[in-house]
Amino acid sequence: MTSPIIKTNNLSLSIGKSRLLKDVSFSVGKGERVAIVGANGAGKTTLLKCLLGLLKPERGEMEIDGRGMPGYSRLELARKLAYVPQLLEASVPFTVLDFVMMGRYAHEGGMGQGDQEGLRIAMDALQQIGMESFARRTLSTLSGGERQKACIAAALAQQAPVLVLDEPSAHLDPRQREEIHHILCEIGRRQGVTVLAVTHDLNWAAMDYDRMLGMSDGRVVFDGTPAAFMTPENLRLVFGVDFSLHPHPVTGDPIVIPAARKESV
Ligand SMILES: Nc1ncnc2c1ncn2[C@@H]1O[C@H](COP(=O)(O)OP(=O)(O)OP(=O)(O)O)[C@@H](O)[C@H]1O
Repeated sequence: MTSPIIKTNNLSLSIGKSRLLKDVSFSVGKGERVAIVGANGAGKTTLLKCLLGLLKPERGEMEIDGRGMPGYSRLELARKLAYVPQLLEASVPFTVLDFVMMGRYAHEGGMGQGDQEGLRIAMDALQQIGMESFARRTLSTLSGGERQKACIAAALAQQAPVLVLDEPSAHLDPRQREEIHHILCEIGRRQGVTVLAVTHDLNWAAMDYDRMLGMSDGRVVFDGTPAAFMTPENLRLVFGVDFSLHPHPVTGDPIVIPAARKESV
């Protein structure tokens, strides 16, 4: 691994009587693409919220780019981590360009209604994801996939070294899903941006990411390469159910397919 840009040590968090995170320790190297996978309620979003400073762990340490948290102001943190939420509300009354310009707030302050340089960076970000022709459209007129891409553009305009994404392809059809995964993979590869994404798309994660973190019941129960992760034992450990794995017809890498129902065997 390259030198870590994110590092946690024994993070624990409880809310009320629920223990949401239990001694979570992991690192993400600069330029790495890491997928966090796990069943619903495993603690994936909670972990992201801790990294983003939205939740405060009761125990443990976190470092972003070599500096401990807390200790970052909100703007300083936004210059390190750009966050793409699961799905942006359609009713936000802005044009796509206005919205992407807001991604510049960490650099320009206020609402990011910035100078020519800010405008150039926002247009560049839209171009990178093939959305420049949408610049003047109102966000509420976009499809779910287009809105998701606008969110990624806003995060790119933030020019942070790390993209943190919470299920970037949730709610998308297979074509849009493929496109979003491809864009993220290319951004990581071409620009050296570190990508940390929660996803339920196991096959894409195994194909596009360098490493997988498997979470179950608030713990990291697997941390390793996709090749090491994709075994029936690990899938059962993380998801508690049986999957079938078969070689991809072109690459030969294992891909997950649903196990056959008993009545159809
Ligand atoms: N504010 C809260 N108070 C109490 N419990 C909470 C709170 N926030 C989250 N939880 C619980 O913590 C657990 C982990 O939630 P989290 O959203 O991190 O799961 P997740 O792995 O992201 O799940 P999903 O895949 O469904 O998005 C869940 O059981 C959830 O109900």
